Amino acid sequence: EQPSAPNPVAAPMRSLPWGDLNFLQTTDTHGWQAGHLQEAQYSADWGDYISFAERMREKADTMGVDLLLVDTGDRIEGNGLYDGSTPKGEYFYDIMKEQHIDVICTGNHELYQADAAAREYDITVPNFSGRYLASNLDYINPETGKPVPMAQRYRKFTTKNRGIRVLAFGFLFDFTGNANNTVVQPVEQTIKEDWFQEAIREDVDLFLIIGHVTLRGPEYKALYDAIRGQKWDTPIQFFGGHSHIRNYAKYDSNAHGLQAGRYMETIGWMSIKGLGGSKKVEEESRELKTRSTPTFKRRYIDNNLFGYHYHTGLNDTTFPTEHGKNVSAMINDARKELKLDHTFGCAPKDLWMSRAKYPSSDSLFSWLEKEVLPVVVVNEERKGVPTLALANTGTLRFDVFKGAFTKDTTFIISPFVSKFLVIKDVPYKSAKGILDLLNNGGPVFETSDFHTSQLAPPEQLSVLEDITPATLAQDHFDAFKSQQEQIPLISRSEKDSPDLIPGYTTKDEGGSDGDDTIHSPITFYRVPNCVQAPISFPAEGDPENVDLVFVDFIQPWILMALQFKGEKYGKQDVQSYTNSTLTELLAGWIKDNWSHDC
Ligand SMILES: O=c1ccn([C@@H]2O[C@H](COP(=O)(O)O)[C@@H](O)[C@H]2O)c(=O)[nH]1
Ligand SMILES: [Zn+2]
Ligand SMILES: [Zn+2]
Repeated sequence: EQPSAPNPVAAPMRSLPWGDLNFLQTTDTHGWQAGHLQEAQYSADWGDYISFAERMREKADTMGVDLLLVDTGDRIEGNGLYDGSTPKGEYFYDIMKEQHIDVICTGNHELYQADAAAREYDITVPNFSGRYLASNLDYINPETGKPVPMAQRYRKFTTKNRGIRVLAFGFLFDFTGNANNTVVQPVEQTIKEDWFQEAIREDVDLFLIIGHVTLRGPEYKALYDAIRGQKWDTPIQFFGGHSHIRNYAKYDSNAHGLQAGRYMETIGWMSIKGLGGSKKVEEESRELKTRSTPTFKRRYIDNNLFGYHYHTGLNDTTFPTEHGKNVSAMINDARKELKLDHTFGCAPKDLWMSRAKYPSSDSLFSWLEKEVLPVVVVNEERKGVPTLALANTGTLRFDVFKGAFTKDTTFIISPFVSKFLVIKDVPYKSAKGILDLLNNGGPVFETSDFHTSQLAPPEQLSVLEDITPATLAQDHFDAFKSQQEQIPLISRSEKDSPDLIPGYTTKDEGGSDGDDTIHSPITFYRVPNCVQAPISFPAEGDPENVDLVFVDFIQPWILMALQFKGEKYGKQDVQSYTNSTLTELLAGWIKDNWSHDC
């Protein structure tokens, strides 16, 4: 039997404000289409979301307004439903395509691995044909070796009910860590291209910019400036992603942006009232013409059935559609086929990414550093050699909950195919300072220095540009934390709001009324970029040299840090250390150490 999340419980709600044009947004779902099986408030699955969208479309039709769905990428990597098969995504793509998404684009995760990028081009783009947009992304045709657009650059369409003329684009941030079968053109370059400049001169009622781009990043600034340079007051709706937060931006009174969190926890809701459109009824048109600017409103919907029922005014019997139910069944079947509930062991307690202090006994990263790395970082040929093992905290993607640790859990916390690499016999006097450099910034890790520093060899710069220390780990945390109240858990649960369920308490440029469900806040703590475990160190004194072992993803920073320390190591000095991926090593550790039944 499938373990299922407890039923979502009643909570104080805010309703959804409707406009002429309304949107539902998903972003950074990272394979969580089965919903959260251990967290009731995020327990709706992709089938439930399909029912929700279908019921909301019915509502929109009844009201004579429009509803569009958007998805802004990072659909893959992060959950057994995608990562648990070989090749990856065996069931995932068929499930994903069942939702009718009107505008969809690519995230960086679709591009890290060449095989994933190929599947995106061969499967997802045709699945969403005409609706998949790739304004700054090319795919290298494997037969000709030549770049072709990943998908069409933009889309112009008129909405069904209101006749609103929409010009839509789909962007990816200026990502440089992609596999070599794709080419990402920096947004700042794309906006200079003739096709883009011609497109933004079109007479439309709304520019719709979706992207795997943070709302306040330089890419959307450039796009905003470019459009406003041509059209000073045409409404613009941005949808963003990538930093995994709920967020809202007001660029001007006619240009707003929404970002709908991560991992199927959040469905974004956006409504615009007062947009031009050819099918308005006479009276409304008169009323709307007197309104100086459209009004934009947003909500962050907690992804659960309680909320879906509340927002549709339906119930257990009337809410689900046949289509939605079938997709939920597809998900359950896929999970069974993939054996995602197969249990490797039992986690003795919760381990938190940022809900516990680091270092502490409840920190996931303390567990990685103190318990896991010293055991799994092993190479028979280098047995007994003093070793420093480093991993970026971003390599672990989610908390571990007390209880069954399943095949699914391994991919939820560690989805990447990363392996450990080594630079042998590095002088300890240099190696011992690497962690501090990675965590504390300093000259080599300041963003501006990545582009100009004499320290960085040119061939590495292109790799490093995207992966600044911000994206290495802290950007998601900083952005998230800045929106959340910092009240210790104890005072929240015992004093301030005893009846509320802990959850998102978002503060954004729209204020603090964005969440559809009123929660009590959760406390978050800062975590470092990287953690490190010393292994086989002498009982007394420092070793002369150490093997510097690290997760492959952070190779560029390791080399940079070594250069900063005055060491002349390059790519040629890096060798393979483990044959297994970190995910496989973690699964092995769980079997060996937590193998008891729950
Ligand atoms: O192989 C990998 C790939 C990524 N990471 C980490 O993920 C973030 C990017 O994740 P988003 O979902 O796009 O925000 C990257 O900065 C790394 O921290 C990794 O560790 N290994
Ligand atoms: Zn993401
Ligand atoms: Zn991303």
